[in-house]
Amino acid sequence: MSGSADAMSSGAPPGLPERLRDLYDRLLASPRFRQFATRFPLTRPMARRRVRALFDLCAGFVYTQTLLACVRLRVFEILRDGPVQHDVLVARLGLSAGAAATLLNAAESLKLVARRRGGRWGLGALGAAMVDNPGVTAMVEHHALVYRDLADPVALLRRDRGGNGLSGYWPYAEVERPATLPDAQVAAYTALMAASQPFIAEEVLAAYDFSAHRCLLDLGGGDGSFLRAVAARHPDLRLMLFDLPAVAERGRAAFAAAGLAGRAETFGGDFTEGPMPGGADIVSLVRIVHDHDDARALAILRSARSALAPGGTLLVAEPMSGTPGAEPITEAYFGFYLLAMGTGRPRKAEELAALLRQAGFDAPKLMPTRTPLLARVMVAKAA
Ligand SMILES: C[S@@+](CC[C@H](N)C(=O)[O-])C[C@H]1O[C@@H](n2cnc3c(N)ncnc32)[C@H](O)[C@@H]1O
Repeated sequence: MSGSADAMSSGAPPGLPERLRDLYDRLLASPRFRQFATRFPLTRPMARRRVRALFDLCAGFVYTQTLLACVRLRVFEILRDGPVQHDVLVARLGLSAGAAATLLNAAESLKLVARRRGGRWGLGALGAAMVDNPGVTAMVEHHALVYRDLADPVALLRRDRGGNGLSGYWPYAEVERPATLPDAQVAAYTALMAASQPFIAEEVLAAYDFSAHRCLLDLGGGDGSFLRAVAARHPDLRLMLFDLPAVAERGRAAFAAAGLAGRAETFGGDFTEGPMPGGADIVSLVRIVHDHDDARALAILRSARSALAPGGTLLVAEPMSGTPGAEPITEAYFGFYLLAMGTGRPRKAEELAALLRQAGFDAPKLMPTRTPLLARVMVAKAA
């Protein structure tokens, strides 16, 4: 049970702050108070902010679909080399003048595009961040599938886990013997993970210095994108990749294509069962543990422990619940995403640390990360 749920069910009589909070909630729930708040000059700015925030909650899907339309119509690619005349842009979008105006006005309001002098359109601040960013572009497309699963959120909350579009997309979440999955069933998610990996690798490399290590074993390492990013910074580090056999095979081909075949070994298997390859002095689990319920997460961590000698290092990188400022990302986004996927949950750093200790690791420690919204980094030592 989460900490806040604990507090809610403690049965202790509410203190003064809690009673004031109740009063405030009752006021906000009163239509008369809300009308007063919008009329009274001192409360008006706050009332407006709240109306705007609530409207954004209602309209979020429309904002998302505006972005999807821009991605599908290649708006950011068209504008990447500089502003384009309105008529030229409309022609390249292949839309009627009216539809193009709807899209461009919407995209402008969301900072995806911006009006420039002389009747031209350029990139907006957020649109500029979409350029040469295949990870976000791939995620935007992927979300078409996510939102199909979320179309009836109450049904999703009520049903047994699994059996959705997303659990089919991540088949290891629901099949009994994931190690038998063929290439056709791992190709799409492996490509998505590779596309979105550069940002995560940057975060991990900024948070942790691998230079003291000889050999890094990446468990569930996909096609080896993370290992290749680390290898580029640490030319003497040996690399080992462990993933499901079909995924590991993709890794082997990618290492060969990158000229790293002599430095990287790949292993196919099931990381909940072992045996694990030996010889690494650091094991990484990047976007892995949160994908699994506690029993499987513990089995994976025990496998990681079995791959290390005492004193070896474990590095876990993933989004964590309770990250200040990231609550909607971890609780709402990852919470519902993993529910639809059928396994796992975002864990608080303390919950993850407790699992690590149970699996035979000491001194779990959160490393400071530059952008903790999407991934935080925890390291621990094999006991
Ligand atoms: C969410 S992806 C993360 C991939 C990679 N670490 C990254 O961050 O890009 C989870 C990975 O775990 C692998 N995986 C899932 N179940 C597994 C199992 N039982 N044994 C080995 N690998 C598994 C998947 O094939 C996939 O590559």
